[in-house]
Amino acid sequence: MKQVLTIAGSDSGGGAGIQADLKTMTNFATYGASVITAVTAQNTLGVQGVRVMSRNVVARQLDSVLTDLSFSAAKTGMLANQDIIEVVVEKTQEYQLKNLVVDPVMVATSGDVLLEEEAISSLKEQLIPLAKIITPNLKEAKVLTGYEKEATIELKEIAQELFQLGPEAVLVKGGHSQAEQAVDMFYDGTQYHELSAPRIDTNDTHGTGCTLSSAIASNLALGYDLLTAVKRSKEFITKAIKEGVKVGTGNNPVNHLVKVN
Ligand SMILES: Nc1ncnc2c1ncn2[C@@H]1O[C@H](COP(=O)(O)OP(=O)(O)O)[C@@H](O)[C@H]1O
Ligand SMILES: Cc1ncc(COP(=O)(O)OP(=O)(O)O)c(N)n1
Repeated sequence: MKQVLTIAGSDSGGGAGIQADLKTMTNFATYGASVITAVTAQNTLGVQGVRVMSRNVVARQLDSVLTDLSFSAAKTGMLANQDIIEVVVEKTQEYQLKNLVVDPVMVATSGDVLLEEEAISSLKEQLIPLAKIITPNLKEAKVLTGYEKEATIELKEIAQELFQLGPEAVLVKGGHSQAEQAVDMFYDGTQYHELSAPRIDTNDTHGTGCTLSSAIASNLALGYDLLTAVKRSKEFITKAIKEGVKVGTGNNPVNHLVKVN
């Protein structure tokens, strides 16, 4: 079985973070392992508390899994601070982690901060250049590029600017725009590809970004090329949002168990 690693924060509510990642990896019939960067007390209403792991604890988890298991792909989610980004960079290089999907998680949809502002330069300058693909949402893309314009017709320009940071490819997610279609833009330095799906009228989108990036990592591990992995993951997340699960009283999570062909 292909092995996939998630390096991310725990969401006690089970909709985002490590829990969303492992469920998604399992659904794609890959073996998911995890390195926990932070424990969040979280539910469908928001984040009630956060305890960030020390650099040393993250390093030990990385050493444990990377000296024993064999990963075909990995993803990063909530990295919390500069110390953790630095240790992830160090270990990615030391163990030559391949097919690294970087989801540059900064702020939860609930408004809770998941990455210290001082860490953004390390994310841009050290981690993103190691990525096979980065998957920022529009807000994260704007922070990473300083891009001010709101219109999603600028998605190609934003993708091009993000590509200059050094990943092999970029997927800018348009989930938070007001447009009728949920449009994401893929760019790998050669080709643009617009991925579009009808916007589903729901607030139950907790964990969409985590789930999408884990699906991409799983599909890369399964041997799909990058664009095919992204297309399969877009199909998956669209269905997962459509069939979202009502488990709490706030913004509920997507359904990680839906199947795509
Ligand atoms: N209401 C929606 N209807 C359909 N697709 C959506 C909706 N909201 C988000 N998406 C899709 O879910 C994926 C994750 O996007 P987004 O929610 O922007 O990420 P994040 O969770 O990182 O903020 C993207 O493919 C986006 O287009
Ligand atoms: C522990 C943890 N990691 C990441 C997120 C953010 O999840 P994401 O899928 O980007 O989207 P929202 O759930 O915020 O819409 C999180 N909430 N918790």
